[in-house]
Amino acid sequence: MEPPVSPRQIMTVDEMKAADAAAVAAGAPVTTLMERAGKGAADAIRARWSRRPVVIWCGPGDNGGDGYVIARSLRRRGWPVRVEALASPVSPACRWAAERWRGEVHPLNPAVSPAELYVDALFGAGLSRPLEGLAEELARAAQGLSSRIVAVDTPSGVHGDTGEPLGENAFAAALTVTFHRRKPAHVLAPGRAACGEVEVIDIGLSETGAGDLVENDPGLWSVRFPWPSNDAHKHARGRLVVVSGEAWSTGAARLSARAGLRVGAGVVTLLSPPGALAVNAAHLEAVMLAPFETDADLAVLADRAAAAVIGPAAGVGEATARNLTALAGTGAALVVDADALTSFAHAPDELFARLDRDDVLTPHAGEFERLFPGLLKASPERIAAAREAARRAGAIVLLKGPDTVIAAPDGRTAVSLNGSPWLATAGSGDVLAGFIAGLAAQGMDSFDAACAGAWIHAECAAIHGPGLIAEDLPGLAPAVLKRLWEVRGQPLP
Ligand SMILES: NC(=O)C1=CN([C@@H]2O[C@H](COP(=O)(O)OP(=O)(O)OC[C@H]3O[C@@H](n4cnc5c(N)ncnc54)[C@H](OP(=O)(O)O)[C@@H]3O)[C@@H](O)[C@H]2O)[C@@H](O)CC1
Ligand SMILES: [K+]
Repeated sequence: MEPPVSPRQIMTVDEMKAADAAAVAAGAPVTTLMERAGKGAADAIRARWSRRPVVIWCGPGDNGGDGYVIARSLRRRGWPVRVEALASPVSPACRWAAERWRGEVHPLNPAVSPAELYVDALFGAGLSRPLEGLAEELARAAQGLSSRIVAVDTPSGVHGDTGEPLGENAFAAALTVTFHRRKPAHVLAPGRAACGEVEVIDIGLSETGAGDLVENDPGLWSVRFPWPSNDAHKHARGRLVVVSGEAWSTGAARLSARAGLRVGAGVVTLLSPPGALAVNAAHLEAVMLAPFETDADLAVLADRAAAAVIGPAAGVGEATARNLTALAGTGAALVVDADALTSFAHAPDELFARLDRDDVLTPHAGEFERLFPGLLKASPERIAAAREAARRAGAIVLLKGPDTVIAAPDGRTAVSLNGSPWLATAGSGDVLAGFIAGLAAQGMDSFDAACAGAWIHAECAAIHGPGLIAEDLPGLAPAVLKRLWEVRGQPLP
């Protein structure tokens, strides 16, 4: 039986327009879609707020049309509704919806009329120029009000494909209701913060397939999670090796190793320079330890490993570059992090030449800039940057951030929605590298492993909350794994 889960697509503005046009061509009138959109939005509002005075700001296009439907729907439920219009309706569907609103229509009050709740139905995700005139004045005046604003589709003035404000002033909301699928603005910073909570409303468009750009949640990878079989033994659950730094910088690699073990790798070995053996030995239990002196030793020790982590506090320089080269010659899937990334800052192409398509680079924005100079700045947003980076590297690129983007060279791309501010702490990236490598060691496809590792990592942080340090993260993984195990193949509750 097919489990009832599937990856959730993120649609660009153009893809959404095409889906919309296809629905209309197939016989669904725009007004029917608008009616569903507005009713769904009104239901989402009523599910969160009790009846109270509400002002609805309507624009001249179909976003405004949704506003008139919301107004009608809320008034029918007894809400005191005041409609304010930026301009007369321009689009036919907006005109249709405005005609069906039997109440008064007031001019937009840029000083913000008194109310307890506001609905921003001025412009949607397709807006292509900055807010101007009264809309811009209102956006400025409404700056402190976001906890009482519901945005329709996107907060007006935010670019649907980038999440960036189009001009100096844009709206922000406590709740954003959008239709059919999330758009990049709902998942990428800073748009995601401007949206507040996002609810996606089904307006009856036909299934558009998963596409290449999806939300990173268990629907994407849970059916391929590498759970142990009943007759599993430790060697069948995957061997992981992690390269330790010198004696004064060994903790980071131990965090990775512990994380790899926690996420299920059967045998995890820390490969340590001789000078760091004693300190590593003093801090390890289930993780094993083996010494290496040269890159040739490393290649032999990693020969039977399914995955390897190199980078956490490994030291920046020639030695780490040589060690990476040795590991790249084995069959192990590499997770390349931190110092191993920076060791190739002078010659990124040398790194890329050594990588396979199942290797994973895990840069934060600073490391990304070292390997792909100028790419982030030249890209419209982080999705495009990560995709181009994966293409250049010929490997999976996980660009860390509150909106972690994971891109594979074949175009598959996922954006994490569960990013947590508590992860902004030393060593948290080392644990992430270990989670990813631990999953890859068990045979999980590296893109799936990167997505699952990032998701589990963020869930661990959410469970712990304030006071989190990286040492806490591996110990929190069992609670997250247990939830995945209990609902394996089913959507998470
Ligand atoms: N997709 C779907 O399936 C469904 C979508 N629905 C809804 O449709 C919305 C998209 O509607 P939309 O395309 O009419 O765009 P929208 O944002 O309302 O505004 C366009 C108008 O604004 C004008 N304009 C632009 N910039 C301006 C500016 N700075 N200052 C002043 N004016 C400006 C622009 O003029 P132009 O740029 O052409 O000169 C044009 O007249 C979408 O967000 C969703 O809510 C649902 O109803 C049902 C199903
Ligand atoms: K809006």
